[in-house]
Amino acid sequence: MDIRFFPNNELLNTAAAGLIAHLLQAKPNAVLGLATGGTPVGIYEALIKLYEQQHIHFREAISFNLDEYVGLPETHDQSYHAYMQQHLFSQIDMPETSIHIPNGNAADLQAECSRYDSLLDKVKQIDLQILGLGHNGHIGFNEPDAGLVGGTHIVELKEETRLANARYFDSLDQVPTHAITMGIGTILKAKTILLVVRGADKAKIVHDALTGPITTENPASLLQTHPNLVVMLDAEAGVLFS
Ligand SMILES: N[C@@H]1[C@@H](O)[C@H](O)[C@@H](COP(=O)(O)O)O[C@@H]1O
Repeated sequence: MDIRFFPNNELLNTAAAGLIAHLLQAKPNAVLGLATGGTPVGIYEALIKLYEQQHIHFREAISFNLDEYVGLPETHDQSYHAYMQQHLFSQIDMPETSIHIPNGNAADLQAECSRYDSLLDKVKQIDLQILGLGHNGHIGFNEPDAGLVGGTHIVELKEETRLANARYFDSLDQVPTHAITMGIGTILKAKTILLVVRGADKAKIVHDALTGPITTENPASLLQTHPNLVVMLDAEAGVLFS
């Protein structure tokens, strides 16, 4: 495990974007596992700058997003489809056909999970999976539970997750109750995982996840088993490691 600490968000964003750029320069057809939430926004901004400066391109790259809400129209400004368009895809040259995001509006959600898994199977392995961290240790939308699921599945969101994400909606009752998420098995199969955590409110959960017992009650703790995990923490999130 390679844990890196950053005194400010700008340096973290530059380092994370640099890691992704380095991969794309070495392997232009890399498979990227992408995350949403507040955490990666600055990384995508830094990545777009590298693209605009022509250090990288996305013409041959492929992407798979971790998750999507169930029941939000893709056009809803809080859908992860809309998020990805806004923060990354509208500003780079990745072909639309190379972009994959689970469809939370599929008529048959189980069939959608199977469809997403077969697309993931086709690429065999994600080269670099970017992850944020939920306050309860969730990664993607893999919530703490007595057991975890390997493949793409439908999950009922925990109250604390809905409360945390309510800041993006007008009210709590507008936050979807369910999501479709890539499973822990797919995440752990990635060649490299980049976990990014910011803020004092996540200092304890990230410290527990990386130094405490490996337990499905803290899904991020399973990342301890990954052979190639890079963790980037800002000063506030990393405070318990010193
Ligand atoms: N499903 C997403 C996760 O992929 C994200 O990593 C996490 C943290 O979000 P944020 O970065 O906004 O704190 O919660 C969301 O619910």
